[in-house]
Amino acid sequence: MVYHENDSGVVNDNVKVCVRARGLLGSNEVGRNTCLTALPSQNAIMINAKPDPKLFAFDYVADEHTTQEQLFDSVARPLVDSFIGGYNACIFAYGQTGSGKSYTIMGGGDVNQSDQNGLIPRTFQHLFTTLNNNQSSSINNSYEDDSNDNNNNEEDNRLQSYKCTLSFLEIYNEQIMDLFVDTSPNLSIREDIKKGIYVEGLREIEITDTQTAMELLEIGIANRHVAETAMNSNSSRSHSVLTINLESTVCIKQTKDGLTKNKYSRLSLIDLAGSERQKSTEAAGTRLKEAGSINKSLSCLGNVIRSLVDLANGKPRHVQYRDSKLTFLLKRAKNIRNMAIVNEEASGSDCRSTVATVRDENTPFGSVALTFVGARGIGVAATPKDGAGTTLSEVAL
Ligand SMILES: Nc1ncnc2c1ncn2[C@@H]1O[C@H](COP(=O)(O)OP(=O)(O)OP(=O)(O)O)[C@@H](O)[C@H]1O
Repeated sequence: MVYHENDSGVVNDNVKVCVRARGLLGSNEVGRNTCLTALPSQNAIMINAKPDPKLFAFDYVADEHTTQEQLFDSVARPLVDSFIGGYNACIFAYGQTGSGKSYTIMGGGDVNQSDQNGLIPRTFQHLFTTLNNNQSSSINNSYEDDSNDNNNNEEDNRLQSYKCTLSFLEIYNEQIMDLFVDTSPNLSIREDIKKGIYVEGLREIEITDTQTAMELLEIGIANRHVAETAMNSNSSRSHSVLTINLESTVCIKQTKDGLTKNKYSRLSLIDLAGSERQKSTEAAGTRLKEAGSINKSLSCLGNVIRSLVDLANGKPRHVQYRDSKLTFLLKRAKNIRNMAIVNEEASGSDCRSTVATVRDENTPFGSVALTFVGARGIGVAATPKDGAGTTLSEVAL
């Protein structure tokens, strides 16, 4: 992902859509065929459609040979750096059930198998390595006398201190639950003129190192609703939203008593529950009710994205954020613009990220779409190489 930052701290081009296609899973998927070919070198996906295959371009395409580390380095690392620099950001994983969303966001197998770690553990690792290095180099280079003051008009931006907090919630059957609590009550979303959108009563735990963050992640994952379906033995039955809030104090003038400024930023990593066809998952009873909630909220998300895209294109639209908990929670700003601004105000009230993702459940089976959203950003998911204006959802499979 490439961020273009100009002198006034504005980042453009801040929505990226990436697709990861996994291979068939051995004995679990005997008799199934792949319906697409991932072409990482061209950042394209070829759908084996009849009569002619169709090629779709994305910002980044990963195939079954792409490692977890390569995926993080290519798509999430720049976003985490941007978050450390004071920008809000959001990463979604969207796709059909069993396509690899949780594998990509959380990781596979035991969390101690570090090569299998997904985006969240790698984000913790990179975040704390960077913050703690920046802070210690700042302390080691502290000003010993005022003779350095002759450069006091220059920006310094040394990290003096930071406060990082973590929250983790799930939306299960349209109820919001705190994943850090064993039996969470149903929490309410509130809207406040200063705080923006927030979840009342959600625990925010301060973290200063990767190990503590990983322990909390494990607690949260253990509390999440999962169940076996015909398409995934460990299927997420809820949307999970992990949010890291960062408040950093940086020195902006090269003087002993130099000026400081505070930056506030928020990074959300979201593992959406998979879209499902009842026939394929053989859902019944509780599973069927869950599937109904999942599909309904994903469809509301699609409607919100469509309205935001229309609005960005100058068409008057009412955005139905309140149609589902997921979209209401992700509502960030009324004035959506496709650019990002570093959050330096001390108020901390600017929740600027918004959402965008591939539009509906037609993401090809076996592929997961990740959407990366910077502050105030929205975007259209995919443009085919062979025709203008069509999104991935319009491909007939
Ligand atoms: N890139 C990959 N390489 C190897 N195995 C993978 C990959 N992606 C997914 N898998 C495996 O595929 C299975 C399904 O993946 P996962 O549970 O992440 O799907 P999901 O999209 O989160 O599904 P659901 O929406 O039902 O929760 C898991 O066993 C996972 O380990």
